Amino acid sequence: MATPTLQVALDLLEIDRAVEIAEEAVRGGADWIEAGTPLIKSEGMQAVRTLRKAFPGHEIVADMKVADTGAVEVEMAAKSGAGIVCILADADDTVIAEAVRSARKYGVRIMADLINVQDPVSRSRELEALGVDYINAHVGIDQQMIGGSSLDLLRRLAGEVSIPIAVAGGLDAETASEAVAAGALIVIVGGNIVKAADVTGAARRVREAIDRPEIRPREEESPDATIRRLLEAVSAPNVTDAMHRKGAMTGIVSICGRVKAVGRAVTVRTIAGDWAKPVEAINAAVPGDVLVISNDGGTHIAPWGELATHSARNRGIVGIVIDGAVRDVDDIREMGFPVFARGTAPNAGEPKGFGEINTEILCCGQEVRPGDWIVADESGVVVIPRERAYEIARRAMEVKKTEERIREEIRRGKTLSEVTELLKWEKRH
Ligand SMILES: O=C([C@H](O)CO)[C@H](O)[C@H](O)COP(=O)(O)O
Repeated sequence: MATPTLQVALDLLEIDRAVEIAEEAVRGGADWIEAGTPLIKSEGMQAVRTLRKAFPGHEIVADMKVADTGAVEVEMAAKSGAGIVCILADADDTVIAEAVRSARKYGVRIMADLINVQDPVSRSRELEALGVDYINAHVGIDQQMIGGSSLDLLRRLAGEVSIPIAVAGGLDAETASEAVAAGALIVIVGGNIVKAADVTGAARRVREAIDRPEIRPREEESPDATIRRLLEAVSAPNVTDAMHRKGAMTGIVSICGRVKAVGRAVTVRTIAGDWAKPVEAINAAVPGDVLVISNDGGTHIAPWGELATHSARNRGIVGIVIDGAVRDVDDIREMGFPVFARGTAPNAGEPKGFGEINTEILCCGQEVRPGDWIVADESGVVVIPRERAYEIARRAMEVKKTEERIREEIRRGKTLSEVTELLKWEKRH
């Protein structure tokens, strides 16, 4: 079997960082270096020229995602030093044919990217007939966030074309190994190498995995378990970043300091000082839930205290969020239980029974529906609409990964504005 090629996709915005990361990836065993689409859009063909110069012994791939004017764009990439140019498989046949003619003229190869192609098998056969050199079984980053799998796409192509197949889309060492076992000759990895603090180590793990391809049995995980696992690994700030700064409650703090709660919301609406519905809601919850209580924002009288916390914990509830006050703070702190509230007050009210359980509520400025996901930590409380929970959990994880590399570059001596080229990216009006 031919040795698989490892292509590192430099999906970054800054060429200097890209070169540094590519050097580390090459040390870990990357063969081909891809100027990723975001890098090309940010830096233009200069990105390809710089990579060509910095890595004379390596193939440079220009991920142009060509959609029109196939000949011109291939010529640009070829003259800048790319040996392989990526085009969109979904582009019209006239574009593909022109791209192929241009590639032959300038001595480069064409990789067709199957992103968003409706019938990948028949399109791949057509692309082969049009003279494309490689097919890329690619599921894009946004599609990955809602569960798209490049391995599934790759498996559909097995045996359907005779040109080499590349695979890309969220691969890590484990899935890259499976991809080679499923027939991929080129393995393209972006985020799981370039966002790592230790890029060389991450590339080496993928290299070793693809050199010993195997299909490992994977344990099935329910969608809820996946969402919980991902959300438990990220912070409330990671989640709001993933939601374009939406979802955060205002004016609420952690009563117990460094605690975290992740779970589906059981909602309660009551009036200030009426603790009947909040306490009854404990029985409506299942283990892993978070009680979210709207209390008309009353902070002078507490609908929640130590006995309720004790009872909630026994029930398996993992957190309490109150748009109002809490009491018995010393006892709750001793329990170390995640309670988030607007404030504290010593007096309780009466169990009058006003309000409802599991209806839509407003809590600290955010709409919360039963079953929405809550992520609460020392930075605050964020609500994730239940229908987007998987996507947001995946995106929050990407935010966390991106920060890992930035943190590492700061540790090495750059300032945050240098790493992110802040001045260059200030909004122009
Ligand atoms: O082509 C890519 C994407 O469309 C952004 O330009 C990526 O390079 C490709 O998906 C590989 O990156 P990961 O999915 O992060 O491994």
